[in-house]
Amino acid sequence: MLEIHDLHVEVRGEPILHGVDLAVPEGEVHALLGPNGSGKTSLMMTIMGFSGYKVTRGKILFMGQDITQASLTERARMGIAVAQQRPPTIPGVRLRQVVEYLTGSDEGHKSEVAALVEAVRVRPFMDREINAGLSGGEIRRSEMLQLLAMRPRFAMLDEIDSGVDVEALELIGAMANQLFSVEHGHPVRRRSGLIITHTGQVMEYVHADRAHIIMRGKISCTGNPGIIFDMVCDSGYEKCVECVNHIPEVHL
Ligand SMILES: Nc1ncnc2c1ncn2[C@@H]1O[C@H](COP(=O)(O)OP(=O)(O)OP(=O)(O)O)[C@@H](O)[C@H]1O
Repeated sequence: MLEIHDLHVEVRGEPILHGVDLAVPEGEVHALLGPNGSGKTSLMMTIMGFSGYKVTRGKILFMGQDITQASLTERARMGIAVAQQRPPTIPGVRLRQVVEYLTGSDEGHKSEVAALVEAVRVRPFMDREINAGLSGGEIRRSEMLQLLAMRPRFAMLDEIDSGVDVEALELIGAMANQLFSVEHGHPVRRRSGLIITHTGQVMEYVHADRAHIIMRGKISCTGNPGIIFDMVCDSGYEKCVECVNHIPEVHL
């Protein structure tokens, strides 16, 4: 579904990504782990097509189509979406308006989303301007609600586990599972996605099919999410630095 080949990206003239290769097949959810500043968010922003992320080499394919030069709007129309870590405040636009627009006229979907609004306790800020004065946990829930209303083909979740307590993480994890499920509570997924995480905590709540570690703007390791998560928990990313230095490509 998503294929990235030898992707090199510059931000404000600075090389940030140095030859990323990554593939997420249809129906799979992958986790992308890495230390602060390794390029996780930059990769996600580049896949989504945000301005300021200049591809200097390589390509991005989505559903077999080369989207390297496609606009953000074109990519969104193809079904790519993100839950951002620090989304902007949008003055004059209320969460309720966005959710109603995204839900469309499908009555079944509308009532599903209405039930979610109650379940994930976002009703108190449905009539506030998008992200205005929301806490970190509230922003995550607002972003996830918008994705659930949108039903994208490929969802990228950026650091949904950062700065949230255990209860909030459980709730956000449940929303992510619902996002990737065929139907509520069904274990088989239909949507693909990429879960970006610094700590890997979210992987205790959301099943990932594969995990990748990004170090210094390059994927250094790909494999079983459980093994990779345990390795990061036990040894930290410092061990990964050694691995990158001594064994350039490790596939578990
Ligand atoms: N707009 C920008 N201007 C200048 N440098 C940038 C910009 N965006 C990212 N960078 C730099 O690119 C590198 C990668 O940043 P990025 O945010 O992608 O890392 P990350 O892995 O998501 O980190 P974190 O876990 O801290 O969110 C960092 O050195 C960062 O300072």
